[in-house]
Amino acid sequence: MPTIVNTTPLAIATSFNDANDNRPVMVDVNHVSMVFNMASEQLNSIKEYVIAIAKRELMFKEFRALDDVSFTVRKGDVFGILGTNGSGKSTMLKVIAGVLEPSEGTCTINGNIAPLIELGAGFDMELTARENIYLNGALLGYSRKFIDEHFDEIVSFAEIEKFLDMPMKNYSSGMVARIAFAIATVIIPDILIVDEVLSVGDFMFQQKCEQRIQKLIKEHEVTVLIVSHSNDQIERLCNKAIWIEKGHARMMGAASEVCRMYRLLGGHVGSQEAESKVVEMINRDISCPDNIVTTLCGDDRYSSAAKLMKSVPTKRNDIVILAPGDSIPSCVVASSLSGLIECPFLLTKQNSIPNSTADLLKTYNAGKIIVVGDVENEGIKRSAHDHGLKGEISFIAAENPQNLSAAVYDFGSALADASWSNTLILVKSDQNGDFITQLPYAYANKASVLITNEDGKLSDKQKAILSEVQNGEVLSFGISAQDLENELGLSQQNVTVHDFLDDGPYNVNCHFTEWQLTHTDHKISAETALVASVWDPFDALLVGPYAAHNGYPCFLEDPQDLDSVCRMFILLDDLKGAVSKMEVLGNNSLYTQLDKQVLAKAVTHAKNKTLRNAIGSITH
Ligand SMILES: Nc1ncnc2c1ncn2[C@@H]1O[C@H](COP(=O)(O)OP(=O)(O)OP(=O)(O)O)[C@@H](O)[C@H]1O
Repeated sequence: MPTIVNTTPLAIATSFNDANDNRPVMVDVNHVSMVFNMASEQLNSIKEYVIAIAKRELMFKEFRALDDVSFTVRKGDVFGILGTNGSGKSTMLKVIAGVLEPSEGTCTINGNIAPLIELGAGFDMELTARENIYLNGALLGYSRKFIDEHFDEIVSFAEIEKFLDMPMKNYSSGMVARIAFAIATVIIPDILIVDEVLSVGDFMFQQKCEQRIQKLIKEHEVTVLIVSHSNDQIERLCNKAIWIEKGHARMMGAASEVCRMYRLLGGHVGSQEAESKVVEMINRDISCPDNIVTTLCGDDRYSSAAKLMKSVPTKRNDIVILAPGDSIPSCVVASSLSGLIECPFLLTKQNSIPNSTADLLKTYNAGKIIVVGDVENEGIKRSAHDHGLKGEISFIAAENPQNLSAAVYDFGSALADASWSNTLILVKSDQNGDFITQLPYAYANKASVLITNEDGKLSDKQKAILSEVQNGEVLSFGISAQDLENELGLSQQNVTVHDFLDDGPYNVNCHFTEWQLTHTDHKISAETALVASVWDPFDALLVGPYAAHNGYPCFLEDPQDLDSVCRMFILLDDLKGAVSKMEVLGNNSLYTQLDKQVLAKAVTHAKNKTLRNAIGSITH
């Protein structure tokens, strides 16, 4: 799985065609690189440092904080600099402010600069705010007379009247930011540089600063450069922006367009090809109704589970299965057991039953609550009592997933009124994606799930379980059919093994979805597809009952991993436009509005493509 954030310029990057712009260039950054020499090992004291130098042991390695960055800022521009942490934004501003000399390239400035770069720089924290206003003003080149004349204005803007004679070391970072901003903007500079200072103050002060910046821009045509982590702030204030990633310029242009691309791709991982495809998809001229992609989740994983379970009718409600929502393997085997018994399954905390779970449990009024997990926890019993739940609580517990899955198998086998099908599912204990992928199938087919260790090894008990299967099938996630045959000789028991060994959880998910469509009686209707995340799978732990009941397939995707997003495009194409809607099992912060728009466009695009192909085949 890729872990590298792309740094190459985006194919759609525009170098802001300003050939017809006659406004004077105020900042000209021309092929600027900034190289820092960093000690290759960490030394904890000056003594260690001196010894290392004397012994010639200290090695330095070069670090390019900025690599060949060029742009121009014209008079009256409000220019935003975006990028993930450590991408070189502050370094860029320091080069522009003249604090750092670029290692390569040039930076030309036209006019005087008011730099608001490092919070507290230019202040002596032992001095009072009153003294610091004079000190900082002197550093910025203001005369004493000028400061005398503007003193009240600075104090009133910074709202520090009551604290003027207090040493600044007692000030909060927000108060320091206020004074710094007030002093820097008391004159009308040609160029104002603002680095994150706005994000330190409180909301009211941020608004006040923004208003002053707007005034400087409108009334005095001041040129402003702003670094901010807030996309919204850049979009609100700036007309132009650059996105710098790990020292490289990725995109430059109209602030709204750069912000949109940064929202879509900033900090995401994935191949360049995947990135281009996602950009191509979002830029397609496809109009989609709002409700193609919706989110299905509660306030937390427990209420998400309750919400999904509430919509699933179960055959019997006298038994309810619970599993701790922070132990995915426990939930996986608990889900298969609930499929076997055809009873509800809900999530609990390790020590207590959360309200959302308890509320639904009350409606079932179950006589028996079975908790599947790694320990028998008395806290659950106390909590059930506190919630006024009447059911008798029992535990299926084992210290590791291998033993727990075997214990759940044994429990299910001993039931008088239910029996496992002759399908067994094998999943490795650390594969969250595969866990989620198989949940609906295991639930719907009364398949028992055996969890191996991380290396795909089965315990002796698990081997004994497999040795008893006759005329059945094993769906193996991550362990090859050949390895299983070599170890267990399953073919002699007339057991067929289907293995799903693809590279990464998304390919496995695709392969398994396609296999279900063609090889099994478990009918899935792809009209609505569920989408779950591998990195935050907790809202999807109840996908088994929900997907099985509705016949929905469950796809895996991570909006932050662009290769997985592209895998979804392929899956939608493979399903030939059968998918009309998607329900995302995950909180809203994981899938942004833009991520959902990408999915909605992909769904519509696959539909349109199928339609076009169908029309094409009729007309030819
Ligand atoms: N004086 C320095 N010596 C060595 N490395 C430095 C120096 N200044 C910055 N860096 C490194 O250069 C990279 C870019 O830093 P910079 O502060 O410009 O990033 P940034 O985009 O402003 O980050 P953030 O969003 O976290 O404020 C970082 O990896 C940082 O550690």
